[in-house]
Amino acid sequence: MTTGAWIAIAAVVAVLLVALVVGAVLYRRRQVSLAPSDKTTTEALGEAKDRSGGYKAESGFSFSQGATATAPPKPKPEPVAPKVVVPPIVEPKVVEAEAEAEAVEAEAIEPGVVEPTVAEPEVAETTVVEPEVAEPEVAEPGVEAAPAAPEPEVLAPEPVTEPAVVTPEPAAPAAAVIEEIAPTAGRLDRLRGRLARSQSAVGKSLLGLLGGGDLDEDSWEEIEDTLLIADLGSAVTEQIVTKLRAEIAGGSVKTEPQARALLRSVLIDALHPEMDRSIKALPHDATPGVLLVVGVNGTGKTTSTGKLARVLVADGRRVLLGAADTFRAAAADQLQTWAERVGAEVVRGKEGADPAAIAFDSVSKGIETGVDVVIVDTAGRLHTKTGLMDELGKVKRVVEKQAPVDEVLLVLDATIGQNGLVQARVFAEVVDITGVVLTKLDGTAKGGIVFQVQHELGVPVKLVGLGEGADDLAPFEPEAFVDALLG
Ligand SMILES: Nc1nc2c(ncn2[C@@H]2O[C@H](COP(=O)(O)OP(=O)(O)OP(=O)(O)O)[C@@H](O)[C@H]2O)c(=O)[nH]1
Repeated sequence: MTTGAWIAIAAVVAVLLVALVVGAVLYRRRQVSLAPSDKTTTEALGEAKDRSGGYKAESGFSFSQGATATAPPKPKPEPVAPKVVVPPIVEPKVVEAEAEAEAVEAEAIEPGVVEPTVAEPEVAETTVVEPEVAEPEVAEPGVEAAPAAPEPEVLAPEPVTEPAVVTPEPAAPAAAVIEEIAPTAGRLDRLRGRLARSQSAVGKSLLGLLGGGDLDEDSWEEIEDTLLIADLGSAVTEQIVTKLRAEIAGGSVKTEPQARALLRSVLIDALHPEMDRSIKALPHDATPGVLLVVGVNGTGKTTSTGKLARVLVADGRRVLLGAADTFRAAAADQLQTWAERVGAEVVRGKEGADPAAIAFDSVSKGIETGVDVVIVDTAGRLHTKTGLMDELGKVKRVVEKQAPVDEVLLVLDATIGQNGLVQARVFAEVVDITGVVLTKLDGTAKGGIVFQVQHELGVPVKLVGLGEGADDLAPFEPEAFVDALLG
């Protein structure tokens, strides 16, 4: 055959090949387009997700309304997140007077055991119309100066604690300082690497032991020790080991991937994925969602409050922060800075002011200005349990005179392991904790405290702190946590 003929044959073969490939591609494309893929469906669902209405987003934050409310969530005003218009500074003094009165009234009731019986006759005799409260220059045109009339509620307490002050919102030009907030969806995915770095040693060692063939008593002991060292606590460790032993004895695990799958499912189960981890932060009909943030100072309370405010603002919510941690003046400054960075309001007082008064003022200001959520950062001195009980109990009582407390978040520092649990127990005895924020999980391999805290308190870990950055707060998801653990 001539060269020309060979070339012709090669050309025909090439054309045939191209036609075959094109045909196959077209055929496959047509197949995909006929049946919408799972991915498409998921994306569509993602689009349709209401980012404020109590969704259960994968790796996103979930907000819901407190149980006390019956009405559906208030439709969001305008979802322009950071451009929150901070209301003008209004009559701080009179509001305070009320707050102080309330606070003192609550105080007068009795330290430990509460009974907010209002207007006891003797209270009325505190006729002194609060001296420094009646500062004439501050008296606002619209609001009457403190009435001389013997109105029991307004009668000022003598030991007037520092007045709460609604912070001057950043002056108009300073509004530009408001920061960009990192997207809240997929937060945990972005922080997963950080979580894995700190936690994966535990998982690796467990997988090594489980996947290593026959397990003798020594191996089981090692598994137990690994879990205990990672701070899972004896009760949860026993529960996990018992389940693992039963499954392995049943002969269902023959390969390493099977061992991994078993470990994964047992660990996830132990984290109670069924618990409601949504943050009860959505407003009620007439009142904002109210969250109290409690915990020992230094655990990351203020930082977590600020981070949570950012998430809410990014979700289109109007937020007010109450700086009721008056133990350290810097704590209020710190909170104010967080608020200014996202354009939230702050109500604060001077160092040593009565935390309950600030909490009261925060909520009343929040109601007055129609914010969606008020987050009160409380003081957490663990001086004595009675002292703490008095302080937090009073804060809660005083707030509840105006709006239900939807969420009490306990902030725990993961790096302090068992001590965190001791703190958790004390706080749980003092207030009804509804959720835990576990901070500094990026700095410890002892993330096992998550298991223990949930087991002991019976409340879910809802949020985790994974760094000092403003957006290093993520929702806690058992599956993602265990995946990070197993590397
Ligand atoms: N690595 C890391 N550091 C954190 C995390 N959360 C908070 N911190 C740091 O922990 C320190 C204490 O945080 P604060 O928010 O001031 O703690 P606090 O409980 O409010 O304590 P006071 O300010 O004394 O009231 C700060 O340096 C924070 O940056 C976290 O998730 N990871």
